[in-house]
Amino acid sequence: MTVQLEDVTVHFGRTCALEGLNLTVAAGETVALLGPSGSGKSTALKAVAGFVRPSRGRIRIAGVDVTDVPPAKRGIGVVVQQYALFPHLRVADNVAFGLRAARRPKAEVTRRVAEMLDMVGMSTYARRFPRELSGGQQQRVAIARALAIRPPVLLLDDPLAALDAQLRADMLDELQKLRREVPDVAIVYVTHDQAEALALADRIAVMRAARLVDIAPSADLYAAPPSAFTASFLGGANLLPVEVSADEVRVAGHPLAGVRAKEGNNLLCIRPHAVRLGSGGLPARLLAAQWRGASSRLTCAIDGLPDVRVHIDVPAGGPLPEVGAQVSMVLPPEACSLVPAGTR
Ligand SMILES: Nc1ncnc2c1ncn2[C@@H]1O[C@H](COP(=O)(O)OP(=O)(O)OP(=O)(O)O)[C@@H](O)[C@H]1O
Repeated sequence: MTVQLEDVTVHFGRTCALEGLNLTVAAGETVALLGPSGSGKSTALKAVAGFVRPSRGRIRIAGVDVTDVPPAKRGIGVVVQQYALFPHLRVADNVAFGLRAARRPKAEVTRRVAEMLDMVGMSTYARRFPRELSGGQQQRVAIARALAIRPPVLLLDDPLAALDAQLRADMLDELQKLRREVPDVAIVYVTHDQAEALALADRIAVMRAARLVDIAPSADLYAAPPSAFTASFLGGANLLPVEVSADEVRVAGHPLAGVRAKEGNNLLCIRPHAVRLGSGGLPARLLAAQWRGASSRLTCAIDGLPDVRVHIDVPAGGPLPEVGAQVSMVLPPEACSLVPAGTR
């Protein structure tokens, strides 16, 4: 079932937390709301859940206007950052909660709870209390609880934020699996972590300062970001000032063969892993090199652009130039895109 936000605006006193958000999430689709802290992601999610009232705009679920419907009557599954399980209820009773509130028959509740616990791999923990579980286990139970009522819409508010890195990676695998098991659910996934957004979302909505900046299928947004903000927030792109004439793009005076000029777009966007050191490139100096295990992150400055830092990720193992050495930096044209300046 589709979720639609139309011009949704939320104020907290004099703070505008969300400004005119238009967003549609289709049944079976996962849309990640990605953005820095305070950009309005959680507020958007709370507006859909019914926890905050928009000062303007409408919210529809399956075409029905729910803007004035209380949260419990929207039939939405919600998982928040801090597990929020009922501490006095055992795992099975936490999962059963929504079903019992909806007065489902006892046999159905028992069956559904078993199905849900099985789906999140928590069947053997049914009799435990939340305090007897790890953070990741609690979050799995929270997801089972949210999905038990078969909601058409699942809202996940930074559900992995409280977990350590290893557990986060494991849970990310599980969330991918879960998506396949509930193919008709519309999922809104709030995160400040670009890796989570890329791993899970069909489309990513990038937010900044209460507004939606860009929205597109994840791969498109990564490959050809429409704005400098999205380029750097999603995937940490290098942004180099370029001179653009009718048929040529130049960096520090050097023409870049194969990069097509776009009027008004005078920042060149290229990912750190796409830049290469090789002959015939732009003259630059290596300023720093950090070994990161599987790769090294090099920081360079192009001659003539002393204030711009260019990051290059090179696979570990190969020889590296000395810090301070003159290098030649190759920007493969197929990895370059141009974005407008002033959208950083
Ligand atoms: N209950 C509230 N009362 C007053 N201001 C609020 C309230 N909730 C959020 N805000 C403000 O609204 C803005 C957006 O907050 P929101 O929580 O939506 O951001 P976010 O992008 O989800 O951030 P984070 O990633 O840190 O959770 C912020 O400036 C925040 O301080």
